[in-house]
Amino acid sequence: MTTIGPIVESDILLALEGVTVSFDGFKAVNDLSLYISKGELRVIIGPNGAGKTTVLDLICGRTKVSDGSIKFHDREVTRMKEHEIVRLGIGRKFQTPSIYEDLTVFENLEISYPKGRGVFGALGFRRTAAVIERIHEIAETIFLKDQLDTKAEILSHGQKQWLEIGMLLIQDPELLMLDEPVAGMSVAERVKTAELLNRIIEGRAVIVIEHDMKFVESIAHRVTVLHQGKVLAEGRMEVIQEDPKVREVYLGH
Ligand SMILES: Nc1ncnc2c1ncn2[C@@H]1O[C@H](COP(=O)(O)OP(=O)(O)OP(=O)(O)O)[C@@H](O)[C@H]1O
Repeated sequence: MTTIGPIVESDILLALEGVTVSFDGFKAVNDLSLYISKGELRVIIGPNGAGKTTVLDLICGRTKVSDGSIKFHDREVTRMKEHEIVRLGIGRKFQTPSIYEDLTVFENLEISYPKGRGVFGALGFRRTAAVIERIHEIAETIFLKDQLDTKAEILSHGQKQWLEIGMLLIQDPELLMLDEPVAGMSVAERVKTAELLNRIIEGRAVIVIEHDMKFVESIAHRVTVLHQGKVLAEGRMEVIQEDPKVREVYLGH
C-alpha cells in the first residue's frame, strides 16, 4: 500500500471548509472540512446515513451547500451549475451504471469523448485517428480491449462498472469520484478494480466511497471516517482500523 505523508498545501486540489447542508433543519453534513491532494486516492467510509453520498453530491453541485466553501484549484464551485463543475474537471460515477445498453463498448466510449474541446467543438465531432486511439487506450485500461464491439447489455456487472469508469476517464477528469464502485462485484472483479484505481491515479485525485474494508485496504492512501455529517477520524488505514472511536461507530459492528 502507498502511504503518503502530511498534506502539502500547494498540492491541494480540492478544499472543503466549514461545509454544512441542512435538509429541513437536519444537518446531513455539519461543518465539514476536507482536503484532497493531487495524486491522492482518498476513501470515505462511515455508517449508513453518515453523509458520504451527500458530500459527493455537494462537490459535484447536485446539492447546494447551506454554508461553507468548496474550492477546486482555488475556484469556488458552490454556486456553479453541475455541468460547469464537470467542465472544470470533476467526474462522478453513481452507484448504478448509466451506460447505453444498446451501444457497443466502443460506441459508449466514443459518445463520452469530450466534444467541446479544441477543433471538435467548432467543426462537430469526427471519428479521427486520435479519437480511435484514445478509445483503445481507455479500453485497455478498463480491461475491455477485447470487448470493443460487444454490446454493453451483455457485459457482466463488473464490466459495466468499468465501462462507466472508462466513460469518465475519456474526459480526463482531474478529480474522479466513485460511489461504491465494487458493490455487487465478484472477488476477482474487486481485485481488478483495485488494480484499475491504482493505475488511473497518476495526474489526478480519486475519491471513493466504500463499505468493503478489504477493498479499502488495497486502495486507500488516506481514509476519512464520517459520522453524523462530521469527520470522526482521518489517516492511514492501519491507524484508522485501530481507532477506538471508529471501532465503536463503524468497524466494530
Ligand atoms: N435530499 C435529501 N433530503 C432529505 N434528507 C436527505 C437528502 N439526502 C440525504 N438525506 C439524509 O442525509 C443523511 C445522509 O445521507 P447520505 O446518503 O449522504 O449518507 P451515506 O453516508 O451516503 O449513507 P449510505 O452508506 O447508507 O449510503 C441521511 O439521514 C439521509 O436520509
